[in-house]
Amino acid sequence: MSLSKLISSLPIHPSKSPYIYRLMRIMTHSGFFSQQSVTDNELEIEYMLTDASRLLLKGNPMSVTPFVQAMLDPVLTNPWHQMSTWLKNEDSSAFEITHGRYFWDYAAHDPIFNRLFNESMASDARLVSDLLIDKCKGVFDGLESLVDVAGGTGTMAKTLSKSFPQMECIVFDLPHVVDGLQGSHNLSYVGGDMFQEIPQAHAILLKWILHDWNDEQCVKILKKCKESLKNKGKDGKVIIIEMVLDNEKENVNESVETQLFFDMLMMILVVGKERNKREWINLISSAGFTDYKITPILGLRSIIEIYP
Ligand SMILES: C[S@@+](CC[C@H](N)C(=O)[O-])C[C@H]1O[C@@H](n2cnc3c(N)ncnc32)[C@H](O)[C@@H]1O
Ligand SMILES: COc1cc(-c2oc3cc(O)cc(O)c3c(=O)c2O)cc(OC)c1O
Repeated sequence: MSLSKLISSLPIHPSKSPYIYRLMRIMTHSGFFSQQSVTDNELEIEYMLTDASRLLLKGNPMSVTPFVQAMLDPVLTNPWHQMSTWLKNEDSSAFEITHGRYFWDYAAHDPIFNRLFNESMASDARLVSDLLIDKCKGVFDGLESLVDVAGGTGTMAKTLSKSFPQMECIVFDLPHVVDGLQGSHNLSYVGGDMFQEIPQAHAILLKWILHDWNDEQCVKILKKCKESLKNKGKDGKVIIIEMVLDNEKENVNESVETQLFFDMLMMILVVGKERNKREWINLISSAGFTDYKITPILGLRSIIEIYP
């Protein structure tokens, strides 16, 4: 689309037209648009979508717009301004200083934020679930049942239940997240607290969960998972989908920077952290698991299978 057409399509005041070129210039520089032709007349410049901007299109089923909208919401951005206060006192997180409640309790009391955050996690899960199952079919093959612990509104479990119709899938999350959600013949929703009791299954999935919690809490969650495994032998397993930080100096690349930013998010919003391989092994053995297998997938993420 040419700049002149873009300006005439946007719901802006005519006095703001000159600013659109400047906005497009930075978004082209950062890879959200590409520019077709070089011309001296700004209004004739033609912009095209890139892979990054296609991910933000309204009609795209893989759109991650909900993720971006949630992450730019003041509920999530304001806590960053409390970092220096947090460093000077004993409060558990900058989020708690800002909002007076810890993250998951805040979501339970603010239905709008609850929906925004759950929808953002679901859009991230929609983007990766097919690819993940395609690349790692063997991880789930032959499992009779699986509980997606803290599985949100069930996007990952829905894809799993369709790809593996013989597998009984349970989405387990806090009541305010799963109340009223409809399952299917091999998918059901259970509300509860993972620190209390987790439904029994042959395998347990933990996707983007342990990074929200400190080591002591993670060991508690993992021990609860171990208790809930129907097979305590080599056939039972917990499947963790998370980052494994790579802090080797020679691996300093873009994806390490993103991983370190995620670590900051976990510091500001909750009481968690991103972990390197040694820290993962410590957690796994402290919770009484005897073996593990780490498979890197999709750049940032790894599958960590752990066995009782
Ligand atoms: C970062 S989200 C991940 C959601 C989902 N696994 C995914 O990858 O899209 C963390 C989830 O943990 C859930 N959660 C937090 N505390 C919990 C608890 N005590 N028991 C069960 N679920 C909990 C939240 O409601 C939220 O859905
Ligand atoms: C609290 O648990 C999670 C948060 C996120 C998360 O949060 C933010 C917050 C923010 O102010 C800006 C951001 O860009 C983001 C994120 O990109 C982001 O991912 C993610 C989680 O798991 C993937 C959480 O568990």
